[in-house]
Amino acid sequence: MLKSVLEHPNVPSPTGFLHRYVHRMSGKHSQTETIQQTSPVVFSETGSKVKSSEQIDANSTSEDPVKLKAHEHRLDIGDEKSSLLGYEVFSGKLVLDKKTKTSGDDEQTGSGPGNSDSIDAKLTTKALIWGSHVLSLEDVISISYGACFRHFTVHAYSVRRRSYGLSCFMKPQRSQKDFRFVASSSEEAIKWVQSFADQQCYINCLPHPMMSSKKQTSNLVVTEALYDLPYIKCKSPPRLLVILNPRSGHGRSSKVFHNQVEPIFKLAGFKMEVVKTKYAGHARELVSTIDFSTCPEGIICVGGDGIVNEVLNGLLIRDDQKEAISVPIGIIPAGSDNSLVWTILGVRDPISAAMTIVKLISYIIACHAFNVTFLVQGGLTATDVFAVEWIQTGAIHFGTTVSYFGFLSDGNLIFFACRL
Ligand SMILES: Nc1ncnc2c1ncn2[C@@H]1O[C@H](COP(=O)(O)OP(=O)(O)OP(=O)(O)O)[C@@H](O)[C@H]1O
Repeated sequence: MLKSVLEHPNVPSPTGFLHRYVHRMSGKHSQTETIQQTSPVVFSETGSKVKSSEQIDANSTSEDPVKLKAHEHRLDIGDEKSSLLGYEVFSGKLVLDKKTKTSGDDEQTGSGPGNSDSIDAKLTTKALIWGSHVLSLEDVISISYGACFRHFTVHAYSVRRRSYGLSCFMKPQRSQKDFRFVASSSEEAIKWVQSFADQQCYINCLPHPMMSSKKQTSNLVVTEALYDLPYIKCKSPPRLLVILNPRSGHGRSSKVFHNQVEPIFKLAGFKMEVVKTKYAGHARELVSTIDFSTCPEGIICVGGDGIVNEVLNGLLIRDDQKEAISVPIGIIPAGSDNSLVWTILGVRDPISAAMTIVKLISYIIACHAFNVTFLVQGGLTATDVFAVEWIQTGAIHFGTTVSYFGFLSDGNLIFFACRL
């Protein structure tokens, strides 16, 4: 019955889906362009600058055609390589520290892993590469760095490799992995950490643990000075409102959020206000009056399609509707029906959705079209919204996918469908 209604010729064609798809694709392109534009400097293995492709082009015009051909060939290979691993932004020697916990003592005494353990490593615009390992920056949540130390920790959620053949049909599973690296000096460690910050990775700058053991009075000034670390410029912690429907997914949504999603958001430095809805309509009410300055980076919905719809309606009934629709909405699928998140985000599992949000918070830009802005893979997407007005009451209900109104008549369920 449902299928036949949707396929009925009087039901509007699903242009909205195509529209969203086009936006998603264009978002991906714009992000790629941004990354390439912000990385114009190319460093060699030794850290010295090498010629950019434009420079090579300019110099080669005066050379003979054979040499010119060789240059062209080299450029092609370079471009191919850079599209796979990105442009190199920093390189040096690192030691992968397999110890899970260390005190600050090795830093003070100069002991710790010997030079024989060090390996060539480089950070590119797309990955951290050491030895034969490649860690995609897409999988990196943040970096923890203890002030003045030689070590830093890369927090990642990598896709677990499956050894058997049918892996392409299975849901990708991500798990947390921390990589603790030791640089050759604290100055070099700072350069590594700053390079990660330049690639939009969040940096957790931890105060020096030696300081916390000192007296409170003297501690304050020194710790603050170290905590601010003037030489590491990184983005400030994003502030978000999380609206969680505790009834979603047959009551499993709180567990999903606290066990799987919250640790990722915390690692990414998110400052969150988590509101658990108390009744149907609570999220709508809350969003219709919320002060956006308390959650400038957006609103995250945890639950199913119903809670997203409430947030959407809360935004659209506001007097400042124009400002309201530019507030990005993130979705964590934790309901029994998560069709919207699959349609616009392209992921189904909460961890992948959380990772996407973490990555995108870095690229948030204001969007002032008459569309609602969703956080999707590769950028923001503007999504069409429809409105259904109830003639008797004048109430307006907004939706993004489909709205049904039905009644039972002689045992048949009759639907009126409104669909983008
Ligand atoms: N605290 C609450 N108690 C009861 N209902 C709520 C509460 N918070 C939100 N709701 C309502 O629950 C409805 C369903 O929520 P949601 O879509 O997030 O979860 P779901 O598991 O996919 O739900 P369902 O399978 O029942 O559609 C929403 O339309 C919302 O209005």
